Amino acid sequence: MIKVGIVGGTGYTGAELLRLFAQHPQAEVSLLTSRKEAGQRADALFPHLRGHCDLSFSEPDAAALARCDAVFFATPHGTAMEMAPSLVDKGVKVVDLSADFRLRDRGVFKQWYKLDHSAASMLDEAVYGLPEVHRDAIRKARVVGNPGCYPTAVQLGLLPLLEAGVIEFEGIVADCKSGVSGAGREAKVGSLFSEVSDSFKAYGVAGHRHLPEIEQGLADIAKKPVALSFVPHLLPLVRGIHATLYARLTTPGVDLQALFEQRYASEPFVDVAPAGDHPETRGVRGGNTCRIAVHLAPDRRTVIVLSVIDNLVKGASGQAVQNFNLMFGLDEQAGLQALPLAP
Ligand SMILES: NC(=O)C1=CN([C@@H]2O[C@H](COP(=O)(O)OP(=O)(O)OC[C@H]3O[C@@H](n4cnc5c(N)ncnc54)[C@H](OP(=O)(O)O)[C@@H]3O)[C@@H](O)[C@H]2O)C=CC1
Ligand SMILES: CC(=O)N[C@@H](CCC(=O)OP(=O)(O)O)C(=O)O
Repeated sequence: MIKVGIVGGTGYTGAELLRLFAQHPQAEVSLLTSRKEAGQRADALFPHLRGHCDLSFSEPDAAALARCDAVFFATPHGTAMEMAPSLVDKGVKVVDLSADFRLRDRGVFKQWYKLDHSAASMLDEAVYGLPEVHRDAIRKARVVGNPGCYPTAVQLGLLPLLEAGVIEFEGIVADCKSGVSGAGREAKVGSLFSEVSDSFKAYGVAGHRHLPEIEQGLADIAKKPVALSFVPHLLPLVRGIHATLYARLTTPGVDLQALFEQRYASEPFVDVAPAGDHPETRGVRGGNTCRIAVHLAPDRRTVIVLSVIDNLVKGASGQAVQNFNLMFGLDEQAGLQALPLAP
């Protein structure tokens, strides 16, 4: 069995990694860290894991982590860049769920995350973990920067259009909504039930840190700069992201449904919905699927793409396991075959 360590085991993405690895045929979690809960059993904090995980949390310890084959960082931004380099030097493969290894430009990273990057050479070698775009590089990577949740939904929704060059590369609109687990498990007033329930609002209109990540990813796909407006909204849901994407068609008459179906025909985790469909967040809840529907607006010039994911699975921990499978030469779908939970 491949030995996995998780730094940040008490957060939502850490707990979701535990749930997914409990079903993984070739890997097991052997080390789980938390500073606040050190000594506590994981299944005491997360009873859904009882009978499937007998680990206790321990303090993050570099020597113990170095004995793992792979380490996942399910930690706030700024932690992985301090701890990952020495692990990678010792032969440990790293998947970072934070943004430390996503943005190639250190200046852009500093502008949005207010941190000086302390692992510049590791940043240069890190691979952006969107398998539908970078599968071959991920297979060879020692460190993967796992994408953010909104960037996953937006990039997968626009990928076939940009690759085929059938839309304008500016003026794209990404109108996105997320459930509250996207904000993490740390106590915050903005995540309280009474603040979020029975309400709906936009946030980050003046600028959200996922904008540069989305623009970098779309430019990699299009092979030229892509400009978009991105507005996130908070939904009174626990899990789920819904992205509604608008772009101007440059090639009238293109068969959009066929374009999406052909591009994603061999992708195990992207499902192109039937023509005219309106995918729901609950249709991907708990699964590693991104479900996409493509529509042409009545003006015949505006393409409208609907892209849904579970922010904790394809938007975070499921995609991280998918990347891990590729890095270790395993079946890409290992541990990820659970069906979504509906209703
Ligand atoms: N929630 C989501 O939908 C998504 C989250 N992400 C990203 O994944 C990462 C984890 O997110 P999430 O699980 O929501 O976060 P949480 O706030 O829920 O959990 C954070 C975890 O990190 C640990 N931690 C915090 N600081 C440190 C530190 N300095 N050293 C070691 N461990 C630390 C905490 O435990 P303790 O303090 O006890 O050590 C806790 O277990 C973040 O970077 C987030 O941006 C990415 C995509 C989607
Ligand atoms: C609802 C909510 O608050 N969502 C988070 C994004 C979660 C995510 O993907 O985070 P990272 O890129 O930071 O890893 C936010 O908007 O900040």
